[in-house]
Amino acid sequence: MASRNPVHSLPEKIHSLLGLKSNLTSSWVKSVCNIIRNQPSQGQSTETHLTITNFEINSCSENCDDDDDLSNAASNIRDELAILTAHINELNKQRRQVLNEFLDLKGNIRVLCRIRPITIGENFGRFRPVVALDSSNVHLRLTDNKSKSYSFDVVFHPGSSQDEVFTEVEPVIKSALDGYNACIFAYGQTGTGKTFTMEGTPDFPGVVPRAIEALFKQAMDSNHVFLFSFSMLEIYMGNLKDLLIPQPAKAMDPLSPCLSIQTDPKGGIEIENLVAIQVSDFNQALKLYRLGCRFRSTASTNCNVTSSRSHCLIRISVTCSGAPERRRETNKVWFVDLGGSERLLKTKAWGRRLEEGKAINLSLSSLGDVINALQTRKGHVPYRNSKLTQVLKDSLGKDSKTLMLVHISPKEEDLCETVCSLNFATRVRSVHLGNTDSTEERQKEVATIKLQQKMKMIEVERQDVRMSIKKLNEELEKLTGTTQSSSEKLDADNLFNDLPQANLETKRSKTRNIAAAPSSQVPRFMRPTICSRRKSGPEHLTFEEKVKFPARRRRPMNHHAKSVNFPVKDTSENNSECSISRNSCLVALKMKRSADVETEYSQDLSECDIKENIMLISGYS
Ligand SMILES: Nc1ncnc2c1ncn2[C@@H]1O[C@H](COP(=O)(O)OP(=O)(O)OP(=O)(O)O)[C@@H](O)[C@H]1O
Repeated sequence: MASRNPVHSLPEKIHSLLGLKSNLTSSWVKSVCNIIRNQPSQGQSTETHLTITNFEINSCSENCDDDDDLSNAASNIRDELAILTAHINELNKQRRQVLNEFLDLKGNIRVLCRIRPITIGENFGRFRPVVALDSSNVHLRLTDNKSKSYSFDVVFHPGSSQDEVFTEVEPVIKSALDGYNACIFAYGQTGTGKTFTMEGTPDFPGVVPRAIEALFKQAMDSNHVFLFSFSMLEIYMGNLKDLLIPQPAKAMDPLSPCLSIQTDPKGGIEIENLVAIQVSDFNQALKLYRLGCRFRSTASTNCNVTSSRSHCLIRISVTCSGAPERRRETNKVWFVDLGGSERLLKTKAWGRRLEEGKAINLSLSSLGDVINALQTRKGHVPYRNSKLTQVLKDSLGKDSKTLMLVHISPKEEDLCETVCSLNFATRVRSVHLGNTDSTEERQKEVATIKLQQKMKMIEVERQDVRMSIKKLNEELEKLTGTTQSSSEKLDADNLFNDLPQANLETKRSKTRNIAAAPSSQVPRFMRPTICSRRKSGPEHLTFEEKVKFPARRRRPMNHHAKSVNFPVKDTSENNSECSISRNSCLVALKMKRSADVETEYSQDLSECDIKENIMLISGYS
């Protein structure tokens, strides 16, 4: 629009615009100053024009300088952040390498031994037959003048705490996040404390709850987003039973179907129809674990009032896409509370209890054979001899981390069983104390200590770098008044290690973001199908899809419809499609992809919800 007074209008306009400079960038202000400077005087005295422009330029350059300082400071911080992020990634890599070297040195199969304390009212017997010599040797007094010693990776004396036990388990959990299959199992005579070690009590939580918590915590600590799914089953008298599905309460109720084991072309093991529930935080996983524990088969025997009559297996599947440094995209961690080995003469079991005991002993001996074949590198490994070894096949081999916790009783009357258990554990470890005093063993020990020290140093440095990244991110936020880019933010998220709850919240929002992200930004397998979008409502469909699939009149929401939204079976290794196809009489459910599952699971699930949904899925509604 033409100006009525061209002489005054331009500086005035520019002046008024400069008044808005808080919203303008420094480069914009600079170029405006240049325009003013180059503006030819039109009938105005040169002096006046210069006064105006000089005023503008001066005030402008002051502001420009401020803005320049700000943007310089911000870009310096960004540069520093980039360097620190690269450094922390390098430290993560080093940590992984050291951990692997450490575990390799210790052997892919590590054996720890725990001695149960004497409980009130119990006696050791004539003499104290079991003595923990030091942190890796157990001494057995067989008779007055005969004794035997055994050596293990670690020996826990009767006073050892649950915390001490978990410290030794933790490296395996770290490996699980690096994509390795892992298997942690408790072995031993009935009543020696396997369930106490694995499950623990509310006051003294055991390995499983601690490990799950550590998995979630360490996942927070990483730059990647992990998906976890939880399954629980028991092997009872040679049959696999899903522990997340309530067992029939009455004798007349139909038996829940037994699960079958499938091997995929790559040798991976999958259990057909096993319920796998995606969990997005520790509390959800814990609820499911407690639920599963309630359905375990236990009974009172001569040796233990709450004796486990089966092998209980907990599986956590870990999926992380876009992390090539991980061993595999989806891996699993097994926690196994084995049934107690028992001398049937001693337990005086008969009928069903006798059969249970026999089944447990048989599969334990198969497990021993498998581990022995693995240790001696025999060509044929007899996995097929029991359901237990079939299930654990891909988590017991050379490419996985195995930890066995052998439990023994301190009592004289249990000496026979103690010798059996220690012999079995020694067979697993393939090292007997008599042969271990070699230079090679000592060198190994020194190397292990060095690696542990290196690991500590890396951890300390990681903490320092993380703190620096956090501070820089805060400064940057103050300077720019905006939040950081996603990669910087991920690093900042790592810093809340000491605040588990805050961590979980952050993680939840991370996973929610994935679900909420536009389809093109998430991997293909995580995007919802047309079908799932239709189920979520017409607003989730594209225009073409709405035309192609016009809205149908829906039946009122009943329980079965509700159960469609429940994330369940993970039928494929890459987690791409979750479905349930139990058998024809049950609700046939199809689909639900990870993204949908995440959204639904970010809601708080009550135990009732879980139970109800599982019942619906399994047809017990
Ligand atoms: N380290 C320990 N500290 C305190 N109590 C323990 C410890 N180990 C075991 N116990 C107690 O001993 C009893 C038997 O333990 P638990 O049921 O864990 O044995 P188990 O090996 O799992 O037996 P089973 O094979 O028959 O199931 C329990 O009452 C348990 O609380």
